[in-house]
Order: sequence, then structure tokens, then C-alpha cells
Amino acid sequence: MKMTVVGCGYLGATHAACMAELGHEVLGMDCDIDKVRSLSTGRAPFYERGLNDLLARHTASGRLRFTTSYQEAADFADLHFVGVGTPQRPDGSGYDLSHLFDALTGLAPGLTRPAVIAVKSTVPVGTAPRVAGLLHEHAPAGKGIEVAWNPDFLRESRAVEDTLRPDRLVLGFGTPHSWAETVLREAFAGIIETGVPTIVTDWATAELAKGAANSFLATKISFINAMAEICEKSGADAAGLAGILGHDIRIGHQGMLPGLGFGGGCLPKDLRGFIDRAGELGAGQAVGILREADAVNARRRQRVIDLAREELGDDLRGKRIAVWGAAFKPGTDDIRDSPALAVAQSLYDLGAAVTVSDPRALDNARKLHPRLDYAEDPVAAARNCDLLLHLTEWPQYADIDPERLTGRVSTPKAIDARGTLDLVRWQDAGWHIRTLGRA
Ligand SMILES: NC(=O)C1=CN([C@@H]2O[C@H](COP(=O)(O)OP(=O)(O)OC[C@H]3O[C@@H](n4cnc5c(N)ncnc54)[C@H](O)[C@@H]3O)[C@@H](O)[C@H]2O)C=CC1
Ligand SMILES: O=C(O)[C@H]1O[C@H](OP(=O)(O)OP(=O)(O)OC[C@H]2O[C@@H](n3ccc(=O)[nH]c3=O)[C@H](O)[C@@H]2O)[C@H](O)[C@@H](O)[C@@H]1O
Repeated sequence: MKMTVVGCGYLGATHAACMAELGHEVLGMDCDIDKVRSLSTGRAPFYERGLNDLLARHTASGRLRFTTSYQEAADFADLHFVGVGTPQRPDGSGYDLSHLFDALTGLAPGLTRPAVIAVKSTVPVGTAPRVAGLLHEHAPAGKGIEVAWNPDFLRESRAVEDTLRPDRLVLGFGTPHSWAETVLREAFAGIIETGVPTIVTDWATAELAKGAANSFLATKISFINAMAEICEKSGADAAGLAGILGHDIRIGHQGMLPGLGFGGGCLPKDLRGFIDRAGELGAGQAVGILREADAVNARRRQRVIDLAREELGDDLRGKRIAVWGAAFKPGTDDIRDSPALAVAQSLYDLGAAVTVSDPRALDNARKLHPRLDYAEDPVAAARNCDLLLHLTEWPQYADIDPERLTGRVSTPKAIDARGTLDLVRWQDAGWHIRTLGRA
């Protein structure tokens, strides 16, 4: 089956490569020429485990191609997935949908035959009818264009597995039993046949499913971090508490890692976008819990800054701080709303000299935070530091022998904000080490 994917970032490039893996002929379209050039040579312009293998294989076979041309995309297929970015507006008030509407406006004039537009981008509930209205007005095929809502639940660092073996497929339609449903069932046949739950619903429920899922995940993380705040006052241990709670299968262990909290291109903006939309709909009271989840998350970043000042004194001028981690989580080079970089930049703004290390995200970090110092090697980053901060839990950091560092730093003091370092081992190596979620 032929299909296009409009918007080839973290989500779209992965979706395009995985649809090719499922046997389809795929044309990826993006307005960023550099991205298209890179993807066309079989290399993602970002790091995602397993993606380059698929890209290399399927671009070489010709089953997967990329273009910057809307016209070429419109001509190529009658199924178009749309996965362009929907970032938070700069003033923080909800989603910026301009990329989505630009992409649809670009594609519409070429839609001369009936086609299915399946939107994967995350949006506020109520966007689908606007998308359909725009396409019916601007596409020559008019009402022959059917809009489907197909939210995606992939996690960066596991994007390929999550796309090929998702927990569930959600397909939202404007009318029941539509042609669009037949087309999408064919597109996803390779996944549906493996028994993945496939939920067919209306537009609004499909749109809400995505915002609600991310709001729940964010709230779960903030719940355990709120408990961490209580642990810090009461002498209990948040990691131990999380472990105990997680044994209850109704709670589970996932999303229960107390620490610096959530960041990334999605959970923070989707939480806020959901709150904003609920307010517009007159349901602001329903999302009080989500506002609190956002506030708890912000306090985690401040807690690390406060701990650093407890250790180094209020005046950070002349202090040297090493930061392990720049990506918003391990396994990615994505630094969008990275908690690690937010803390690093705040400490720099307070006067400290900050050296950041990360196995994958340094190029992106350098562009966004040019005043911070960087070191590829985490041990080199820690040289002569007064304080070491562990802010993104790359597994390799937990493997570093603290003995190797002890003689090289100015003062063996550390804050483990992700709770994955072996505290006893660090203490035995002469370190004064603090962690979030403990007194
Ligand atoms: N990154 C993730 O793990 C997931 C993202 N999502 C959602 O998917 C959407 C995309 O997210 P990401 O891939 O992370 O963003 P991204 O920023 O990595 O990619 C967006 C892509 O869209 C392209 N684009 C922007 N305007 C365009 C236009 N007018 N025409 C063609 N291409 C255009 C950009 O050049 C970029 O390559 C967002 O709505 C996000 O919330 C949903 C699930 C997972
Ligand atoms: O809409 C999206 O883009 C995606 O957002 C999240 O995926 P992702 O942002 O890739 O990352 P997560 O693994 O959910 O982690 C998000 C943040 O929470 C933090 N986190 C996660 C788990 C935890 O226990 N504690 C914790 O602080 C991570 O460090 C990270 O900063 C969701 O998990 C995906 O289902 C969703 O598709």
C-alpha cells in the first residue's frame, strides 16, 4: 500500500520507517531540507535506537523516500499521515497549531482525488472538525477528503518497538464505518493481525485519549515526587516507598521513579495544553489535579538548585559544578524542556561555572545553551568540580567507579537527582552524596 508521512521529526520519521518495515511504499515529506537530505541517505538527524537500521534498509530498497514537495506527496498516495510538531505557544497558553494548519494548507491544493488524512500530531480536543473544514474548503476533492485521528503513544528511546508493537491502536473518525476506517485497517494490518487492541472511536475521544494519557503519566510521576517531598521532611526514603507501592499491580513500578521529574517535548506541553483546553471548554475545575502535577514538577527542579546552594553556599560565583546528563531522559538526544539543562542553566545564571556531559545530546545542548561548558567524557567533566550533579540517568553513569573521581574533584560532593547511583559505593569512596526524596 502507498502512503505518505507529512512531518518527519522524532514521530514522523519513525512512523515512516516502521510503515516501510510493515511492507508499505512510503514517501516522507518535511519542509526542512536538511532533514530530508539526511533521511534520504538512510540516517536520522537525531538519535533513536534501531531507527537508522530501518531507514538504511528501506531507503536502499527504494521502499522509503523523502521529499520537501507537497505536490509530490499529494500525487503519491491516497493515505497521508500527518505528524508535524504542535509545540506549546511561547507565552505558555496552549498549543501552537500553526505547523499543522500550514502543512494541511500546503497539501490541500494537490488533493484532487478522494484521500484519507490521518493526523498523528497531538492537539487540543476539537481540532479534528477544524482540520476537516479546512480540507473540505481548500482541497479540489472537497468532501472526498476524509479525516481520521490516529494519536500515537510512542516513547522516545523505544520509538521503533512502540510503533511496531504498540499497546493499542486508536482510530478516530467523523462518521462510523467510513472508508477511512477501511484504509487505516489495511495500513495497520500487519500490527492488527498480531492482536494489538484496536479501538475505533469518534474524533473527540481519539483526540482526548492522547492528552489524557500524557496527563495521567505526568500526574503519576508528580504523585511519587509529591511523596518524595514528604519523605524529605519525614526521614522516609522515596525510592523505597515507590518500590513498595509499585508491587501493587494496580499501581505498578513504571513511571514511579522519584527524582528530578518529567521533561521532554511532550509531557510538559501536553499537560499544559490539556489544562488550557479544559479551561476554554469551561471544565477548568476538572484539571486542578493537573495544575498541581505541573507545580510539583517545577518544584523538583528548584529542589536541586536549593540542594546545590545548601552544599556550596548561596553565592555560587567561582564554584565549579559538573552535570551528568543533558537529554530529557536517557536513550535520546532530545533536549526539549530538559530538566537537566534547565537546572544547569539556572546554576550558571546564579554565577557557577557549569560543565555538562552527555553521551548523545551535547550537540543539541551546545546550540541552545552556548554559555555552558561541555565535556564528552563524564570523568573529565567532573575534573576539579566542587559539586557533581547526576541529572539524567544514563546507565553508563551508574557504572562509573566513584574511586576514579575522588582524587580528581575539588570536593567529593554529589547530588543524585535520579536515584540510580549506588549511594553506599559512593560513600565508601569518600563522597558526601545527597539524593532527592530523602532527608
Ligand atoms: N516525539 C514523540 O515521542 C511523540 C510526539 N508526538 C506528537 O507528534 C507531533 C510531532 O512531534 P515530534 O516528531 O516530536 O516533533 P519534531 O519537532 O521532532 O518534528 C516535527 C516535524 O514537522 C516538520 N514540519 C513542521 N511544519 C511542517 C510543515 N508545514 N510541513 C511539513 N513538515 C513540517 C518539522 O520540520 C519537523 O521535522 C507532536 O504533535 C507531538 O506532540 C506524539 C507521540 C510521541
Ligand atoms: O506524547 C509523547 O511524545 C510521548 O510522551 C511520553 O514519552 P517520552 O516523552 O518519550 O518519555 P517518558 O519515558 O514518558 O518520560 C518523560 C519524562 O518523565 C521522566 N520520568 C519518567 C518516568 C519516571 O518514573 N520518572 C520520571 O521522572 C523522564 O525522565 C522524562 O523526563 C509518553 O510516555 C509517551 O507515551 C508519549 O507518546
